[in-house]
Amino acid sequence: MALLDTIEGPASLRGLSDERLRELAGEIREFLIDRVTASGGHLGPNLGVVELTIALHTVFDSPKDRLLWDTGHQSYVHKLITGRRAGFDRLRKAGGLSGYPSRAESEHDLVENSHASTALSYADGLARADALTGTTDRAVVAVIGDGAMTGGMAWEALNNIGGGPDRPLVIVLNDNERSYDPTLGGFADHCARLRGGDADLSVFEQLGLTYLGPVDGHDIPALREALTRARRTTGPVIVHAVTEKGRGFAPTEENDLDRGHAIRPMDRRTGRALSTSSGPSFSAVFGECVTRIAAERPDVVAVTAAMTEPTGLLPLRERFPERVIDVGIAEQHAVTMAAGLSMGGVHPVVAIYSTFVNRALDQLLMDVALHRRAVTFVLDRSGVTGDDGPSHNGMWDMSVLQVVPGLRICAPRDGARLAELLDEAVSWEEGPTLVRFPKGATGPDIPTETVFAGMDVLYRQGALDVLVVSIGALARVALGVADRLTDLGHGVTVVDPRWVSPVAPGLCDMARRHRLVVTVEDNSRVGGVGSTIAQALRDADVTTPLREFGIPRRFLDHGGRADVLSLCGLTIEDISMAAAEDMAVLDGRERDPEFAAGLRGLTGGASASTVRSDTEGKV
Ligand SMILES: Cc1ncc(C[n+]2csc(CCOP(=O)(O)OP(=O)(O)O)c2C)c(N)n1
Ligand SMILES: CC(=O)[C@@H](O)[C@H](O)COP(=O)(O)O
Ligand SMILES: [Mg+2]
Repeated sequence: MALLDTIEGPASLRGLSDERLRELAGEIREFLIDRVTASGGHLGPNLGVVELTIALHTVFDSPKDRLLWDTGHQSYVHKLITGRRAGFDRLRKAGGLSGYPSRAESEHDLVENSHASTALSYADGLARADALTGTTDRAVVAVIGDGAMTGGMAWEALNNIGGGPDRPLVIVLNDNERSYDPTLGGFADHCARLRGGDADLSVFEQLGLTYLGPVDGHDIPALREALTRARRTTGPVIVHAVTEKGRGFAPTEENDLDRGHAIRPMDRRTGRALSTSSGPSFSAVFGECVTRIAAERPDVVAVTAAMTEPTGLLPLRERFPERVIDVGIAEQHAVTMAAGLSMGGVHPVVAIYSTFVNRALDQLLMDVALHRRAVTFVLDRSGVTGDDGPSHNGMWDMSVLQVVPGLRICAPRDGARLAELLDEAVSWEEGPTLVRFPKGATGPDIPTETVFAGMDVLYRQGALDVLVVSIGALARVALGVADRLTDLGHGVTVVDPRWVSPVAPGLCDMARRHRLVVTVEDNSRVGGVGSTIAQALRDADVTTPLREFGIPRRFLDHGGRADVLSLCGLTIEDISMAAAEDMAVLDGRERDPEFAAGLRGLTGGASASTVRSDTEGKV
């Protein structure tokens, strides 16, 4: 029987010799390589923390001792040790194991948000709470990567942890020298000096923490010794563990781009991705376009928060290395620094995942918009991303950012529109602009039938009954809805306004001429483009009823993108069903069950009213 099969919880590790623990590490590595190459996921980060996680679970007593994983993408080994081996068959699939710590899964998981650099603040709060309640019999341990340590929050926490009265708190710095790319900046340089043994004093000691290390993060006895010393220290202590991202699997060890940070399913023998090639991604099209623009305009530079490759900026960096600025995991700094660049005569293109721009709302509002700086924001992974769960869906950007005065927002529906709109965005010098698009392939371009008041009309059939306002990437769904409604005998117009905020002036006029307006967006319904259009119609005294379709105000569990969209009711069937019901009411027919059943037959949909409610909680 494999040793791993006998591990049912951290208690199963007790009494195992160092030799047996090493054997277990080998089995865990083999297990991870086997499962994660098949499912996709964060292979490299987890291969790097196998010994570290085993050592932590032998020295500390989780869940009594509080173990926190910063970002959480490196928690697979922790999951294996805490009895979740079987779940790896459905890693990141709907209803299966989450790719991050999850309180619903285990009492060993305390936090699950997966936005970086938060663990030290949680840990400081837990340690303070223990001090305030007189709890002295448990430890608080936070594991944080060298990349996550580049985030401002981590330093705000350190300032508090080191400066106050001695409260026991163990920080493990998992230093693998990489975020995706090699970690850059003064802190990375300091870590290099510490690793080389030529730093007289660690910056941590100067902040009031005890520094232990550097320790070989793959040597279980050495790790156990350092962690045991840390546990016995009365005040805050940092253990500097040096690890190798992607260790033990040739394709991740040899991947100089990111050491297999977040892999797609791959053939484990060859290391080649099991291709599901469906054409270029939005990120790739953006990368190509921004490189072209930069070649034409020497004032254009790109800014990334430690995500050069995933945001599509590699081609630009290859061509103009000095014109891609990687600031580390520091979205707030990225945004205000971009304002400074713009004040200095440069046009910055700040490429961030939608979910991470939440961090920098204040900077965008006050430092960029109030100063009317011409900064272009490019939000990748907008809308439903799916696999990474609740924290990674880019479903709030338009709700949060439509409030910013002077910010112009566009949502390209395909690759051709992305190219056009990025050009327009970068040419606008009066203030900030924002281009948002989803994860994945652009798909074939969706042609424009005609242009009306600067908006793309994508479909026009019959009488002026239903106006479908299609926002960004859901254009294909909007066109499917148009087909269904046409089949039901309604006249339909589908319009893509391209620039969604502020509301296009011609839209109110168009809405006035129709009997029903339907808006379709992959953003939260609350405060989304639909609700802004509703407000604009009211302000313009347009009485045409409007129905908004968007993501309900819930945290969405992980799962495939199509499944999650379907749970949100963002399908052709559900939208056409609801619109047809509304048209029936407008036609004077009552909402009787027989009529609704007949409609369901025609549209193929579930009852839309069951999937659109906006209640708190998870789908
Ligand atoms: C606020 C925020 N920005 C960006 C990311 C995307 N991201 C996830 S992991 C990662 C690199 C993390 O590096 P590190 O903490 O050193 O962990 P490693 O993967 O090297 O173990 C980045 C940039 C994030 N999760 N949160
Ligand atoms: C942990 C984290 O935030 C990233 O690694 C993220 O999981 C990457 O997502 P994509 O795979 O969509 O680039
Ligand atoms: Mg790292």
